[in-house]
Amino acid sequence: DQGEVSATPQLFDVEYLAPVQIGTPPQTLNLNFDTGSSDLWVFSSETPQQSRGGQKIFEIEKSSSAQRLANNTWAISYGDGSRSSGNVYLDVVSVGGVNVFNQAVESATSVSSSFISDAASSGLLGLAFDKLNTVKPSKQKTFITNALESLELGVFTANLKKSEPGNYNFGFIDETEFTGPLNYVDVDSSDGFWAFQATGYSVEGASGNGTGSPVVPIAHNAIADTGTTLLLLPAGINQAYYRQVKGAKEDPQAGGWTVPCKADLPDLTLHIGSYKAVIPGELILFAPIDTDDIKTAKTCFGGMQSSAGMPFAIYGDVFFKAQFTVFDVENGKLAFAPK
Ligand SMILES: Cc1cc(CN)n(C)n1
Repeated sequence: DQGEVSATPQLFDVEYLAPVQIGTPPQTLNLNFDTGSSDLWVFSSETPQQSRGGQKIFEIEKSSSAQRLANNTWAISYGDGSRSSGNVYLDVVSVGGVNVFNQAVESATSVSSSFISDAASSGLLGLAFDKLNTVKPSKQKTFITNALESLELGVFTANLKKSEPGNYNFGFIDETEFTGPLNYVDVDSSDGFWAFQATGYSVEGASGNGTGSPVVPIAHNAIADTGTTLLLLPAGINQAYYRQVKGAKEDPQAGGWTVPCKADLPDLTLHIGSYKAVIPGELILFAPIDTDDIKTAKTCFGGMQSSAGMPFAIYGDVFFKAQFTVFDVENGKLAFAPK
């Protein structure tokens, strides 16, 4: 079996939503596919009215195949401080035609404010390792773990794009979505994340004059996390990069590094083993912060920010817009390629 779903960016690419069918008859909800967590949770008929902000909900009572997983609950909190919790059901879940029966569908009875105000997202679909699932007392498996035996190839891939729909594929690698060979790297899943070692970085001249800085070996542990918007890297990499951008500044009031929206940003190359992952400078120009109109805005938030204080760097959507990524569940590997 294999399947493909579109991944549609929300405003300023803050998140990417993909359609998921749940229950009988199928109810389609748009969920945030998150390789940094392992719970599939949804706004549902159990979510209090006061906690809804227009999201499409999973109507449990309308699914003839939903079964309550008695005496089990879930509660999750994310790196951005958001959190949710609730009850657990088992039901059929399909993604791009890949069906999983008896998938744990976690129904939210409580959600924090950033979820309430995000009308487009009906919840998350976790794609990290089962160890991180929060259901108690019986930990549940992710959609990809449950789907694995039915997949042609034990992989899923991420192909996100700037300001236009990309896609997630399950069970196959579409060679037309990337160029050149795939560069495989080892994964350490012992903490439940898609964690890997990056070895350094270099900053190319903005004018592409090939006078890239030498590789600076700021090695760092990183996770591949499609649920995080930005590229969060060691402070030293941020300093070395933004010091090359006229008008860039680290502004605590803005919450991090800002750049003039008209800046010509240099490319950032992240060295992963022998692989050089190039992040084009334009992807490091992120949302305007002084107005909502990027054409007149003067100051923009940087697409790369510091991971200081975090246990690892976080390669989020900015990275996946530049690099086609294979999450090889079967072999516990990641693979990257330019596109
Ligand atoms: C809701 C959500 C998901 C993630 C990434 N795992 N964050 C940072 N916030």
